[in-house]
Amino acid sequence: MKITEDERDAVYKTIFSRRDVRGQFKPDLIPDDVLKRILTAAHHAPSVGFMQPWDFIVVKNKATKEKIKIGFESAHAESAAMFTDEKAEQYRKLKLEGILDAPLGICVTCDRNRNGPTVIGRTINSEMDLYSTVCAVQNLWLAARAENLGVGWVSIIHDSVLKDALGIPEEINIIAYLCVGYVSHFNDKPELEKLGWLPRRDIDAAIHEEKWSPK
Ligand SMILES: Cc1cc2c(cc1C)N(C[C@H](O)[C@H](O)[C@H](O)COP(=O)(O)O)c1[nH]c(=O)[nH]c(=O)c1N2
Repeated sequence: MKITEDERDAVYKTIFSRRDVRGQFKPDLIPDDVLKRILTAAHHAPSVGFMQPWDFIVVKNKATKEKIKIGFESAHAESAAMFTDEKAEQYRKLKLEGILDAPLGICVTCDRNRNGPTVIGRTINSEMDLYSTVCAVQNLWLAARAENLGVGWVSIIHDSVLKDALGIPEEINIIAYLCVGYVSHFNDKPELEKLGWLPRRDIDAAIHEEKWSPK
């Protein structure tokens, strides 16, 4: 099957216009078929040894989200203390989650023991199942963008809070907590770029010929 030029352009448009969304969520509910499509896109990510180690916990309950939000607030305060000087001041002003604003939370987990201990491709590098699950997150993020849904990744939270709120067993790894919903708009640039936290690196600084070189 060949991808047409229009289809190719749609893929790049989706990639370049995907954003991490924190403050632009609308309360509109996500239809079940749309949710199923983005989860199915995530489920079709590549995975080491075709392990498919992920699970997706769909969170709609307000009380559950409130528990998670409290966990975020505490981790956020803890994090703020790690920055110094003007960065600390700037950090405190950032909006870094949309837990209660987004109609949906999706917790993406990784079962590292799925299909037994010996996995093709994970024999030498044991973290490959974790990376596979991140591939699923990215598929979800892009599929959501194609559905005009915003996604925000919240990592400023302790695993123990999510495990407790969502009944996740000790042996299961948490990879991501995502806030998902329709948005008022997508920013044209990352918020951290817009606010002058960091600039986007030049692509040519990221590409190396033959050998790694400091740039
Ligand atoms: C693993 C991981 C973890 C986080 C993020 C991303 C990723 C990949 N990002 C989003 C991050 O800030 C954002 O992707 C970059 O600033 C680039 O912006 P765009 O995603 O291009 O809009 C993020 N954003 C946020 O507001 N709170 C958070 O806790 C996190 N955590």
